Amino acid sequence: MVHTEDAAIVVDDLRVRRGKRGVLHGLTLHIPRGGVIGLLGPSGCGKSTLMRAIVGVQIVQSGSLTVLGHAAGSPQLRHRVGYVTQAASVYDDLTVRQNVSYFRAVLGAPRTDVDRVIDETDLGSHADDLVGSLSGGQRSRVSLAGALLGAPELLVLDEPTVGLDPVLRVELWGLFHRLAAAGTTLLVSSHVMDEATRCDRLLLLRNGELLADATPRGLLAATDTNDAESAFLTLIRQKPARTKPETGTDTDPRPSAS
Ligand SMILES: Nc1ncnc2c1ncn2[C@@H]1O[C@H](COP(=O)(O)OP(=O)(O)OP(=O)(O)O)[C@@H](O)[C@H]1O
Repeated sequence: MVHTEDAAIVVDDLRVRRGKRGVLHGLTLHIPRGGVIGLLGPSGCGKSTLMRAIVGVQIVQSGSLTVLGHAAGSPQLRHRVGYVTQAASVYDDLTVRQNVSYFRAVLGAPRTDVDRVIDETDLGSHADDLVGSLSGGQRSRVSLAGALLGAPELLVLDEPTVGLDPVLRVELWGLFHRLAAAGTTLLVSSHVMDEATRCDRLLLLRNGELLADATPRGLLAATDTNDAESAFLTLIRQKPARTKPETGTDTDPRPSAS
């Protein structure tokens, strides 16, 4: 029985194909509200595909996705879910402030949000710079600033720390935890395993299947390891890969760590 009340995200037996390839093979998971949830796994395992399905921009083959009590992609979720893709969604020929102001107007968010999100993403000193003149990390923070407008209850962030230097990475994780402390649920993907320890909860994906749904501490204890990378390798050894990844006929994979 899947409970959708009070959950941020409920995924039930989700199957997704992209082109001729089966990408998600009967994924089932339940993410309560609040906290920073890390979605980790190797490149190509289906993290972005799952995120796209959660925000309602991915055609799904079967299964259900409930987000904040509504079917994923419902109009009711438009202002309640923020999404940042891996590629920054910004206008290079506008300044940081002009980009953020434009997205604010489209969303109908309060005018005071512009300064707030520029400040939260530490872009104040670049507010009047053209986005095309910024570094990759700064451009992706402009995208993040746009997603923070209107203070959405759920933030879905696809590899937000990629290309950032260690100082900015730590600052960004600080921001994620401040948002979580204020009640936001953040789903943050990464293929950098050492970011796992910064999350309140971890979802480990491999080949479109859930290998683990655990707290970092629970994961290390269940696998008797000291770091997320070793834990991941241990889980892979415990649970062999699917032999026919294209068919999508396997039964529901259950988490192997709690
Ligand atoms: N537009 C597309 N058309 C067809 N197949 C796709 C498309 N985009 C992704 N795929 C395939 O879907 C699978 C999952 O890709 P996805 O981008 O979800 O992985 P990921 O875990 O987010 O990877 P990364 O960490 O490299 O971003 C991969 O095998 C990929 O080749």
